[in-house]
Amino acid sequence: MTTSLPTAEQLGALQRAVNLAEIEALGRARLDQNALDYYASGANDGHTLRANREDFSRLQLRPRMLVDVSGVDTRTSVLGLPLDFPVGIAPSAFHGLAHPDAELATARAAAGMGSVMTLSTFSNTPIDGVGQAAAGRLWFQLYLLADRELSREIIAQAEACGARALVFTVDAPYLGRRETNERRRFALPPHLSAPNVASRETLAGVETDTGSQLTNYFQNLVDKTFTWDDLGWLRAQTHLPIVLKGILTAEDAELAVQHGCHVWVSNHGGRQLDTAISSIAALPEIADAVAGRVELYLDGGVTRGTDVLKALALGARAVFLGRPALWGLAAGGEAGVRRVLELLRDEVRLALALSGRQNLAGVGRDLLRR
Ligand SMILES: Cc1cc2nc3c(=O)[nH]c(=O)nc-3n(C[C@H](O)[C@H](O)[C@H](O)COP(=O)(O)O)c2cc1C
Ligand SMILES: O=C(O)C(=O)c1ccccc1
Repeated sequence: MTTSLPTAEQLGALQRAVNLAEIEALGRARLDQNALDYYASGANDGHTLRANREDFSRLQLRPRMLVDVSGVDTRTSVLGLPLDFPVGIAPSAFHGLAHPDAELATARAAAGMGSVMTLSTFSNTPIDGVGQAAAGRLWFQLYLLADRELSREIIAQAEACGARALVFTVDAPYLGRRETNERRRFALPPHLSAPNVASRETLAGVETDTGSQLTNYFQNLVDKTFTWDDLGWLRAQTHLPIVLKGILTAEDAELAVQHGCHVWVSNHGGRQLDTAISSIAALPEIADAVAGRVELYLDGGVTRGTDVLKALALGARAVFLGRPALWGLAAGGEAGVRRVLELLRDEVRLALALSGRQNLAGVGRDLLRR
């Protein structure tokens, strides 16, 4: 039921959607309770989940007038990869809960739109297939596993399959407690697996007496001992640039730079430490600390072109979409993710023009009211 194909009528509604909120409604309507709980949930009371959005809307823009905006240009690049507009797909586990084409659909949409997809370690589709679908527009998200040998194999595979960066998630030594998942005992349906990590070890064997199957599964696999001192080990495993995903303070951003890593500001979509600072509120001190020495990205709560510009104004080079891509995938597979990206691209272009900026280089802190 969860992963049926969208009907012609549903695909029609997708094409008529005028914003990401409408696509969210379409996507939600196509998911069963299990998948919906997993995608939508935040940790505990959901304060950080909401703050990610609310803190964007609190920021006010200072548009300039009488600028020639006949040829607005939204292009940029991330780690040398050209992007048609400054938006990529954040890593999320288990795209198979949304659509039978799973990560392949997401990758095709990102590639077709001149964007970039970050593939989760916990994808339902093996890396090599996604690498082909992404046509070079692929980053790989790493959860470092307690099994270092398996981690090495995964990194080597990602590199061999064309990933252009290794996005190392640092905010999840344990999973945050998503209480709806606990209450309803989230479980991965039997037809789905996580082939990058667990083709050998099926989810079925995971103890589910306490907590959700997912939490136990994750907790058994991930390395909880890893510190800054171990980054040298990771550095030695790959030639790829390393991006640390989940940084929320200037102190950690400084350490990231000292360790030769790029910085991805994120609170994991409000799914980890509840009441942690929103991503957009964390960004300014991090941008000041980084001071242009490495690339800086942000995710969390981005649903509007104006959100994208606000993040860029505060120092991000590009932003990434978590749930919005999943809602698009649920609503219409590749076409749904494509529609999300198209709408956001067009919103970025219009917001840029109405702000009196011709290109992204013109977006600085003066775009925002202090
Ligand atoms: C259902 C779901 C699964 C996720 N899985 C992962 C993951 O496997 N690895 C990871 O680094 N982040 C994961 N994230 C976090 C996202 O990469 C991203 O930080 C977050 O969703 C951004 O917030 P947004 O959903 O408001 O756009 C996941 C998020 C969601 C909603
Ligand atoms: O749900 C998540 O946020 C997440 O990062 C994750 C990834 C893999 C397995 C379980 C949780």
